[in-house]
Amino acid sequence: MIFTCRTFVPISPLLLNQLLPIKFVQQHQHLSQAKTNLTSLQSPVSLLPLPRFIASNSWWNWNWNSRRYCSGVVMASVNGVQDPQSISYLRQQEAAEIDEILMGPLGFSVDQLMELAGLSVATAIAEVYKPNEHNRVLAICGPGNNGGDGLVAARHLYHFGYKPYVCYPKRTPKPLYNCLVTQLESLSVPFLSVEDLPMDLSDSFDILIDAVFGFSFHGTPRPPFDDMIKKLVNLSNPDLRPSKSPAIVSVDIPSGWHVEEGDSSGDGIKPDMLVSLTAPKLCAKMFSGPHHFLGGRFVPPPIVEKFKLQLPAYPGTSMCVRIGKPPKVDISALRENYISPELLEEQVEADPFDQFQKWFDDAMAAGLKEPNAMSLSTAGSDRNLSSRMVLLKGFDKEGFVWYTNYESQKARDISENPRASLLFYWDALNRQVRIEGPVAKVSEAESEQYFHSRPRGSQIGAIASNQSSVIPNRQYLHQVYQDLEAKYSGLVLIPLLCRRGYLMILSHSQYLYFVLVKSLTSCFLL
Ligand SMILES: NC(=O)C1=CN([C@@H]2O[C@H](COP(=O)(O)OP(=O)(O)OC[C@H]3O[C@@H](n4cnc5c(N)ncnc54)[C@H](O)[C@@H]3O)[C@@H](O)[C@H]2O)[C@H](O)CC1
Ligand SMILES: [K+]
Repeated sequence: MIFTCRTFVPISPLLLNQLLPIKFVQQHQHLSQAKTNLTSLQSPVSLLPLPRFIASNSWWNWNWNSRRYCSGVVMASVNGVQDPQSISYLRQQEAAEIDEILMGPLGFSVDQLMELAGLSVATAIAEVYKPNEHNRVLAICGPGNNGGDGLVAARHLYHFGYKPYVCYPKRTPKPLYNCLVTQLESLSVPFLSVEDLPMDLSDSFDILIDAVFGFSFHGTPRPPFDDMIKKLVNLSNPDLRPSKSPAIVSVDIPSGWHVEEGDSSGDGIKPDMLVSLTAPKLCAKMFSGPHHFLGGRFVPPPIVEKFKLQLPAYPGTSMCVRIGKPPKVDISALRENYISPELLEEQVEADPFDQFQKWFDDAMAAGLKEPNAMSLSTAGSDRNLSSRMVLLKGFDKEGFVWYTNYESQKARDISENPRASLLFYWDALNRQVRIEGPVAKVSEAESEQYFHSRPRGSQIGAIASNQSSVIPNRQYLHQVYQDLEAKYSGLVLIPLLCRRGYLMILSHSQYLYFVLVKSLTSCFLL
């Protein structure tokens, strides 16, 4: 077994040292779902011998024995601040103080913070519990701002496709709360009184949001919240818990828990999910459920510095971030309910290229990230298949074009066996397109034109990484990159050395398959 590292080169070397870990972390987060699915496969990593490094133009991966079995998905774990041991936990007094500073000198309004807090709760719920399986949500809202977060979360969940209900027995007579209630009423969200609540909540709801008390809770719960919390406690008692019970999601603090000491008696709520806001409170150290998230992506640097906060980085534009490892999943139990319209013959274009253009436009319009990303599969004369993701760089009625290094493994495969298979998968649209056919090189002029259209750093990076060759270490690539940058500093046009392009030519007797996932498969003969 060989553990290989592929380094992302095409960026300024000055930034390289800073950016590499960031890219690594981002990739780790981006692929967290994929990693989750593969957790059971990760143990062999520890058995691997010392790593060897193989040059490539992106990503980290490992090889098993042969160069042909690669994956960019399974990789070394990243122990960042997502690690529950290394993040900050707040005392009750600190949480209140942060609130005061945010809403005093830092110029936030409570409405703003509550909106962001409630949105974080809703997005965290949506990350774990899909609306087609967990649709009926009851938000149990208390008299303070924690209750307000629950009202906001209910509204966002409505827009995410859930069916929210609200139980809000002690309404706070302030404009902010009145408006939140009005907004929910305008969506026809039912408000249930305590008396309306069924004895056993498990039959009527799939998710229970515990937004009763937050960080200002003291003592023991007073009526009517004592009984409501008891209902939640009963549901989280493994002996009393019915087989299909709703997921309990606590906002900021499991209600009834001591803000710092947690559930010291052991008789409190045992939520399945805790969404800490701003920073986890000390009691969160006792949370042992499967899903701990942090929300409230609004903490400005003065707060971070004053309270010496160590907080996890939020991925991309997300409003929430998971703390700790996701629970192990049973891969065989992972399934989606695909809802796709039928793909009927009369709805498709007569020309498959026009159909491809139509679907590609749909993927663009849906805002999918890199809709031109495609899996490229090749096999050399040894008939061993290999696949990797590359980017489509153009298509017309002649075929589909991509670029690669002529020294790469895929290029070697194509030189031995000039055929390939392309696969586009547009997840959010439940669509995929398969294209199979012969491959030829594009002209040198076309390759050159594309090469020089790339950012200068990418051009140098492409030359620096002698793809699929073994390199001594990561520093080697940094050095090569720097040397090339110095070498070409006076040149306007960097010479194209080995990176060229391919065209998959599609002619009569080739197939383009337009596939709706879990629906009828349709194919078109050219
Ligand atoms: N900066 C942030 O992180 C933000 C957090 N938000 C949320 O606000 C709560 C804290 O809100 P606060 O209004 O201060 O307190 P509570 O919601 O915990 O409720 C206070 C409320 O409850 C009553 N109460 C206290 N103890 C008891 C008891 N034993 N029995 C009955 N009633 C009790 C008290 O009288 C008050 O009426 C925080 O956790 C976040 O969820 C903001 O939304 C945004 C900024
Ligand atoms: K709560």
